[in-house]
Amino acid sequence: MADERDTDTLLALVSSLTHEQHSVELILDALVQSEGNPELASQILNRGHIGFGLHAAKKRKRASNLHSWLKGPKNAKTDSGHAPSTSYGVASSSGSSTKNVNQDINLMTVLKQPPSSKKAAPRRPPLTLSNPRMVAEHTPCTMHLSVLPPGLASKLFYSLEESSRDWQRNKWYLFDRLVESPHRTAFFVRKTDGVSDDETWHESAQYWYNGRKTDPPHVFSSEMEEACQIIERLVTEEIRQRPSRYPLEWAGGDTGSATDLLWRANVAASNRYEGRNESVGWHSDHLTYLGPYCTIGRSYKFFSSHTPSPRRYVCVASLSLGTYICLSLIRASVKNSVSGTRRLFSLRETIPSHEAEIRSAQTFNIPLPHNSLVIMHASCQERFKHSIPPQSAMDVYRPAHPRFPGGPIEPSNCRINITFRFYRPDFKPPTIPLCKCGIPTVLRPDMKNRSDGKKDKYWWTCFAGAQNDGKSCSMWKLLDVEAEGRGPTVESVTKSATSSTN
Ligand SMILES: O=C(O)CCC(=O)C(=O)O
Ligand SMILES: [Fe+2]
Repeated sequence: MADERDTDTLLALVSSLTHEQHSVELILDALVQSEGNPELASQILNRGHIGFGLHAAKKRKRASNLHSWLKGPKNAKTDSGHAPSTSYGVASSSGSSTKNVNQDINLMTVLKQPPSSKKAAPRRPPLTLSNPRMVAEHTPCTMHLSVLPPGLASKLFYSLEESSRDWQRNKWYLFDRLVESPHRTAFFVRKTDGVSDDETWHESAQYWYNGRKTDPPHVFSSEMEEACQIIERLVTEEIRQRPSRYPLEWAGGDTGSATDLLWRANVAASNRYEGRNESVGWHSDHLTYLGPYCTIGRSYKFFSSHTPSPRRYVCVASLSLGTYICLSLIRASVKNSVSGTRRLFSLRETIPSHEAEIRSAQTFNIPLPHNSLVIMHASCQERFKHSIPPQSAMDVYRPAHPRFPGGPIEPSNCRINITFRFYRPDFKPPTIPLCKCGIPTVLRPDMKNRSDGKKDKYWWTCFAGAQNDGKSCSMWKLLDVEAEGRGPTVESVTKSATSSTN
């Protein structure tokens, strides 16, 4: 459920147009040199003419476009510090077939932050969060190992590995070109909506992805259902230990009992990655059907004396099966955007000035073995971006069990990821505003890292451009939870509980 206009889109597009395989850095160099024009970038790479002569650099006009944003100010000095936090979380990629290419200026020089009158926050090398304690310390995620019984994990891997061979690659328009995701994807719905026992809820639902109606979703298999129930219990236990909630979080689905599940899943998106180069670029998951989770900073203790009974939570739980890979996370910031309307080239983390003294820019890498789960808690989608970068090396996965009793163990270079999600009943597809193109909009957080918990904004924006030959109506509409009849939110429930006790 990535924002398909993120960096990987351009990389995939340029890659598809070049005769040879090039490293990420070289493709980005070419994109910078071509001022973001993928066709020109591919020609530069095909001709082997990449490089920034000073003369050429001087000649280029500075404008409010991709190039000027990436290039930064004329006089920016080379940063000779640490390995950079690139979009792919790896400082350099090996196996490039372009060793002879002249690289006058390293891309990382180009990506340097604009100078600031304030002292710049130091950049730190990527940090590997190698155990659950470190993950919880540095990110709004928790990591859990060996979550399913081993037999069930193997069974689920085998069944999805087989069915995923036919899954589609998402396709969307970038400028006027149709591009394809560097992985295969499928969407699943559960029999019920996770709130009531209504089994018809998804029949009426219209699922849209990248501005188009998707094929009818698959229904959870029995293995998926079994895994989902285990994961719901695990997420509930985890949530009980962190009851702080944000004002804009959903507070519906009154469980009626303190022992009931605090999180249910009703849909799942699954990806298949084959080999070490299949990937997902930097993105935050669309909030269109998940709704906003948080305001940044101050959080409310929801289990207070004013709380009538526990309500459900919304988060994303991501199960990994098969080959071992790294998930990368980086803090999002509005300064990563080009012009504020498109999230292209989110390559670097910009530390908000009010936080500059307390932290530094950093990519976090979380190694995810077979049968591990990452829970992205409330605020993760608003404050962080995540990606599965191409891996510099990959071990073949050797399942613990054979596919069939008595059969051989079949090594695999495939990874299957299942993100279990809760689509909120107050954000059902028929309630999503349409843009002027007549296509359901997409909900995006403002990502300004504001911290007073009140100013956070979410926007309904046109998403037709991804499917409509790259043309969109550029609609923007502020989400107004109350006026749109959505909720209840933690804030509204807390308010009414407080007023009824006064
Ligand atoms: O494969 C993964 O672990 C992450 C996939 C992802 O971020 C997504 O589907 O939105
Ligand atoms: Fe994602």
